[in-house]
Amino acid sequence: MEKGEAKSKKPPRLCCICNERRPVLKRPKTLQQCFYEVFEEEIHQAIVKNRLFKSGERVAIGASGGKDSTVLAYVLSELNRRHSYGLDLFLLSIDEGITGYRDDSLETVKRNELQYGLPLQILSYKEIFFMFFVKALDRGAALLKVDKLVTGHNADDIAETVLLNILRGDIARLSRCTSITTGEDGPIPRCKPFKYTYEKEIVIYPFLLQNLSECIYSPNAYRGFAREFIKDLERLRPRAILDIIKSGEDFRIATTTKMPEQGTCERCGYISSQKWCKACVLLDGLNRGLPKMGIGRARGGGVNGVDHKKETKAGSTVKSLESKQCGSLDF
Ligand SMILES: Nc1ncnc2c1ncn2[C@@H]1O[C@H](COP(=O)(O)OP(=O)(O)OP(=O)(O)O)[C@@H](O)[C@H]1O
Repeated sequence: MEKGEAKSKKPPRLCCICNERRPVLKRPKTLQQCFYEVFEEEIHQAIVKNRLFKSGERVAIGASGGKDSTVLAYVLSELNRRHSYGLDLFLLSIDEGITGYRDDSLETVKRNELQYGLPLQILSYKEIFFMFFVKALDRGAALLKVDKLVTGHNADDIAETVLLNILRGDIARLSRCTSITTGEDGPIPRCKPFKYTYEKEIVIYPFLLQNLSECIYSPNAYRGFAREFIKDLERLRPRAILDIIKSGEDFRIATTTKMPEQGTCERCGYISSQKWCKACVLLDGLNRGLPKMGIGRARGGGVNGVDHKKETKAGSTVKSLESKQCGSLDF
């Protein structure tokens, strides 16, 4: 038999799960598989194994109109139906009022409302009266009396955050950032059903990539660097993303390490590790005509642009307003 003949007779490789169909793609986690089924099943397993929800819960899906939360809304509503989770799901969108970005993505969210049959609530910053997105989402969820909030943070996002927290030496956040559910002791727990889901698989997953907008204000230089680094690592070793999450999960923090105490903001009563929460610091700055207050480090050695010894208008001494820069958000 000729060499070329033997080659052409080689049977095509079949999916390693069903062993019947041709594989859709080669995945980083395993070899070739029936992608759609496996993708959804893995998310279902993450939900079940981590007991993310209880039947009857009212769950808000943080819907930005971007790829992650669009896929999350679709997959979660499918799984809720298929596996009878008994969840009362709805889409929650925060409109930051960014012309050309948020109005475009709100159109996507409005389409999702119709396509997936999920009710939509849009809250604007004005309604919530806070300029700080992460808290706007939490507070919006509280306003709508939900039991849980789910977001589309994926494995790549979490690996980036692990790396950033290591680079910053932020042990407190490092120990929290790998949890699939956070804020269980607060008013509204947050869940990340895509914790183990690769970003590139979310992109491949169907029904998306139409009219998705990239936030013009999202680039954060330091996080962007971590993102690029992770993508390079992934090219060399696809498992690197999950390995970084595992390292973050398995970190043991020395008992001698002093952790910041989680308290409540003296001004608004919201969770805060400082005397005033970041939103109140920003709001106070705006009211006093100091819009940069609360953002980064001030030149004069004060933190957040606040001279620690000075009295605020509200009359209280702002001694402990030290907090991280804007980019260092928990999720
Ligand atoms: N304006 C918003 N309203 C409601 N939820 C939001 C909003 N922006 C972000 N989120 C939630 O926070 C998650 C992470 O948001 P981030 O801005 O990091 O965007 P992302 O990783 O590109 O995700 P996406 O593709 O869903 O926009 C989103 O998946 C979504 O669940």
